[in-house]
Amino acid sequence: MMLDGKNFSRTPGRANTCWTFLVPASRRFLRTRGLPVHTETNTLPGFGQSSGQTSCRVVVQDSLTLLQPPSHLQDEVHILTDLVHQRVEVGLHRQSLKEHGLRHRRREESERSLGLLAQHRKKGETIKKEASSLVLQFIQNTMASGQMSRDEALECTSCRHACHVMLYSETASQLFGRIPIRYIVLMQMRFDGLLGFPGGFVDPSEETLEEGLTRELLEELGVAVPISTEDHVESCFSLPCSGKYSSSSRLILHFYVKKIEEDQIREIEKAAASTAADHGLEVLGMVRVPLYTTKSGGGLSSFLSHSFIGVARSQLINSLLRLHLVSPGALREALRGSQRKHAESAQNLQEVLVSVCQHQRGTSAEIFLSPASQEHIRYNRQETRGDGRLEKKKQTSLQGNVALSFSFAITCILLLW
Ligand SMILES: O=c1[nH]cnc2c1ncn2[C@H]1C[C@H](O)[C@@H](COP(=O)(O)OP(=O)(O)O)O1
Repeated sequence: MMLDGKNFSRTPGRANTCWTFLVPASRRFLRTRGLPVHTETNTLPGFGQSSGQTSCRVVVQDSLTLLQPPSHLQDEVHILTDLVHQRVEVGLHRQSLKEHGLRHRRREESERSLGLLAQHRKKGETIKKEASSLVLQFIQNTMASGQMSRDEALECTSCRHACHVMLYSETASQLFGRIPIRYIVLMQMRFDGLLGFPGGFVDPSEETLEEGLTRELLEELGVAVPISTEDHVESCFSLPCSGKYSSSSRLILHFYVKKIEEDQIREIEKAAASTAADHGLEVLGMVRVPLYTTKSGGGLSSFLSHSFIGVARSQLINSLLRLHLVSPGALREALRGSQRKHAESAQNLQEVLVSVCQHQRGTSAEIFLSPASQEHIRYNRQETRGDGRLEKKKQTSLQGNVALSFSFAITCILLLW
């Protein structure tokens, strides 16, 4: 995304300014993401934390009607963001910052707006950075991750496709004979140490998405659980880690949910650990998601604090909400607990790594340490290495001196001779 500082502006003279990002998008782009021709967000959460600005919203509008922005936006300067084909460019819509400021000054005949304008210009850089990351976040969360239908997804022949499924069942079991487990939700520990759903890449030119997913399930679970189009929940673009889109790397993720019987879950778990081709290779083991919360706050919150592949955590959370497997309140609490646990485990990791590095100085583990700890270790190592070098230097110079004296003595004897 490019946000041009020169063109970055806001409406001056307002105490409670709202930055508006006008995002033109093609009708098809909006339709495939289930967005109406004109979508307006409320204030983006988190905006203004570093710049002190009050609010920021994103208006997504069909590019055909873009030249006539909605009347309630007429007075504002907008950031024009081009999202068509996943490309984001920003330019100035309508007036330049200066023109806008002057117009505003004439209208209000106030020095105040000029003062504010200067102030805003100064803040421009911070705002630019903050806003660009927020708009990108917005795009990732609400547009790029916005749904498209299965058929529309398949229209993208240059895209790669991957399908995953959440298998779940009801259960009457109780943990410790008193905590109702209610549902069994299956996930897996992947070869890369991340949690994810069973599934994988599918080539729609060779098989249907569902056939491909069933094939993947046979490999990973040892059971060819039949998946149908009725189990399809959503298809969406996956954002590469870099946050940048490129047509060649576009991946569409298709997500399915299927309710099965508890007996089938048990059968899958057995097969996954015995007959599945991928067991111990691409799949390290099946795991059940704890949906309850224990007295000490364990359960779902601890589970959610683990590391997940791609959007698997959101897929899990959205499914739990949509299927009413966990109440929104309980989920919110679990996520808050999860964030706390995340911070605690980061601290714990730091401590463990420090102790490991103290035992094995010079191991690569130190790269994960905080800059302070890294500095400490580097310092110690340099000292050790430095002493060694000094010793060697001393030895070398001693040897040199002996050799020099010896050759001097020989020369003198020869001369005397
Ligand atoms: O559970 C998942 N949810 C969303 N995306 C996922 C999940 N698991 C993997 N992925 C992503 C990661 C990759 O970009 C693709 C395909 O990965 P994978 O399942 O590992 O594919 P193969 O088994 O190697 O075919 O989906």
